[in-house]
Amino acid sequence: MEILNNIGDLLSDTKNIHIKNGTVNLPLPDAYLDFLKRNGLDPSIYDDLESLPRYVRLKPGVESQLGEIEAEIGRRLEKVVWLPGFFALPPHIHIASSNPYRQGKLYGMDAASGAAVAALNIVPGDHVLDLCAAPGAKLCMILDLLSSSGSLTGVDIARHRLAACRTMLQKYGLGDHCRLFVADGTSFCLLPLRTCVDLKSNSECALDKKKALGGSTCDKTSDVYMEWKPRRHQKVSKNANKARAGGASTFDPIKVEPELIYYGKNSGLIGLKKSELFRSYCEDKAFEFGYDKVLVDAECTHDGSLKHIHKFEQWGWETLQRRVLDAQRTTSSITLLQLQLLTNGYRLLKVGGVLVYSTCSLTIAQNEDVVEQFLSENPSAELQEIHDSKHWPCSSGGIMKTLRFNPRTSRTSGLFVAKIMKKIDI
Ligand SMILES: C[S@@+](CC[C@H](N)C(=O)[O-])C[C@H]1O[C@@H](n2cnc3c(N)ncnc32)[C@H](O)[C@@H]1O
Repeated sequence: MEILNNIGDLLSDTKNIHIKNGTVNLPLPDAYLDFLKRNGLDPSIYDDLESLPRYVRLKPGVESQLGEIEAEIGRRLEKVVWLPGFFALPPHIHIASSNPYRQGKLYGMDAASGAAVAALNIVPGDHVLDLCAAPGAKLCMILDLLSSSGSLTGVDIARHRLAACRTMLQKYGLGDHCRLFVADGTSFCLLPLRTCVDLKSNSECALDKKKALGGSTCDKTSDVYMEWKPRRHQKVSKNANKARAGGASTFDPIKVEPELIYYGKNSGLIGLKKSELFRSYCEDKAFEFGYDKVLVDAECTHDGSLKHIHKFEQWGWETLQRRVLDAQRTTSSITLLQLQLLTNGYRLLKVGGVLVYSTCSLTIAQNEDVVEQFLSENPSAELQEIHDSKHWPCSSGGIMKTLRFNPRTSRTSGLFVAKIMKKIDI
């Protein structure tokens, strides 16, 4: 893990180099090359971008319109045989201006990311937590899989990124069962609202819900969550922002409550008293009332995402340090943040529930080392086989039962995936 503690210093060296006719065609900064070297990663992986397909996921129900969609895009969509709903396109095809994209019939999502969600085995009715949710492709896929029951709680520390998730939910008509909180995932502590009756009696709940859905819209004094309506200017207080930016150690859920920026009509909130939402703090109740599934798609150095690294050509290589390791968001090292996110996600899981930890870094420090450290501190956690993976183009990670998607062999973005079950506390 020490290797990564120094990445900030390493990246501050802005002298760029071009290795032409060698392995790297990108002008990767010295410090980044050094980071790759120290983590045993081959810089030539970035040469492969042009040959990697672009992946899209079709919204359930629109597969019957495949011919029309292909005609609009002007290309055949090649079915990804190992992952339902996914299709590959040549890398140079842009979908953003196409009608099917604008009409919300498909969204761009790498197949390896889809595999991380598939590893959760989501079934309708599950209560799911997505602890690092923005910008939201996995969030959308989870909601598609939940269909019309269960719930999804999306959390992210970056308000503007989570606001983009909210826009996506609205575009794809997926928000009914979802709620979004700007919060620090290392200390977020709200349990799912399995039913309104978890918190109050049945009749009380029905009355409040009726009122909130329009029975008594003139009740301005109501402290009940009414139907969510977009506001033009949704501001977050400076103090709240500062406290969040302070990172895990300074985030105090008592002083800085998670900020609810969206909730759908079946998210369990409508009809609930505002004061009651925060009564669902986990304390010791997660054991029984925690989430069925948790996704910790942790913040990382993104080195396995070829597309992300290539974007620095436009953004400017000098921004690599700020973007790769945003010091404002991490008080110490990124591996500590990852361990804290994983630990808190696990805390919010119910017994028998399943958590997936993933990163788009190819380093051992951010993947196997984090998982190993976590397992050594949590005897009730057990790594699980990802059964579907026998059909996936991935290889085993450095710990048995974990997986690695390597751009060169999987023809996807790089991704590490570990699936963990919570057994009865020992
Ligand atoms: C790899 S991205 C997640 C991608 C997302 N799952 C998706 O599929 O679109 C990591 C996210 O973690 C968020 N993040 C970083 N630190 C965090 C923290 N302490 N708590 C919650 N989210 C955090 C970042 O803002 C970023 O949006």
